[in-house]
Amino acid sequence: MKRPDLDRATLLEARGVSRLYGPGKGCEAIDIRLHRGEVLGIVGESGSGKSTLLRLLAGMERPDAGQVVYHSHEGELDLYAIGEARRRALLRMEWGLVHQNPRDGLRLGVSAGANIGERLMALGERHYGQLRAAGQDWMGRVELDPRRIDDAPKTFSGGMQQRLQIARTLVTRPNLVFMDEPTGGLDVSVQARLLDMLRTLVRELGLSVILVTHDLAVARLLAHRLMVMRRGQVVETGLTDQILDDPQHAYTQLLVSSVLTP
Ligand SMILES: Nc1ncnc2c1ncn2[C@@H]1O[C@H](COP(=O)(O)OP(=O)(O)OP(=O)(O)O)[C@@H](O)[C@H]1O
Repeated sequence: MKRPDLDRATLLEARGVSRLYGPGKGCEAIDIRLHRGEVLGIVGESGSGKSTLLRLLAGMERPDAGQVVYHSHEGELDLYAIGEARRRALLRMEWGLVHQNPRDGLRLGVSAGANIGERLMALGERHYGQLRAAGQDWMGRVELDPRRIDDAPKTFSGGMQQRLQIARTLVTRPNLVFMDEPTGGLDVSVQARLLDMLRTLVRELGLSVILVTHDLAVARLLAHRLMVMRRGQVVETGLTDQILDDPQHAYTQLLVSSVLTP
């Protein structure tokens, strides 16, 4: 995806963040800079530390060392210096998180419309008609039948649940979105359609995204820039096309060739 160069302000930064569970397990001395309107893909094989890094960046796990800095409209916020309540509020009000498993991001027993409306209510929207209209609008945007607004997500297929989770996350227009393997665990054909939809939404809304994936095809389609991780460290970083078409590091070459060679 072509990178928007209009607004290059930094949104999120990691400065030397580490969280090690054992040698090479977790992540070590990671520096990141995410610009507004940019999708940064974190790729690497299973166990390379991608999810650990995502948890540190999203305020879910405190690093052993280093800082995560969010450039909010109020100025720079050091994520782990601001206190638990404020951090949680950020995730609820300004950020969004798409889990690999939609069951981790949805309330399965309440209606689809309530799942979408809930995050809007957290922002202060109380008008029933508007909550319902937003629910229908967003179901349409993620290509779910708006007539199913009163159905519980437990009656939806896995792919539909993932669409609903995306609607629930994006309805509040978050400044920053974290996605952990958003198309993982789905059938290939379902994945392809979902990916297409995500790509459209990312472009239309100009989303700023940290995307974790082991799937280089997903990274190619969604990410402007990539960071390749191996054993808790970053081995290579650069524009997506550059990394995938002309990988410099031996590990990235292996990763790319193992996917692209039939
Ligand atoms: N809470 C934890 N306690 C102990 N070890 C952990 C913990 N979380 C992760 N690890 C270990 O850290 C390493 C990195 O795990 P992580 O889940 O970040 O990798 P990943 O690249 O996201 O892999 P996957 O794609 O399989 O989720 C693994 O060896 C894992 O076993």
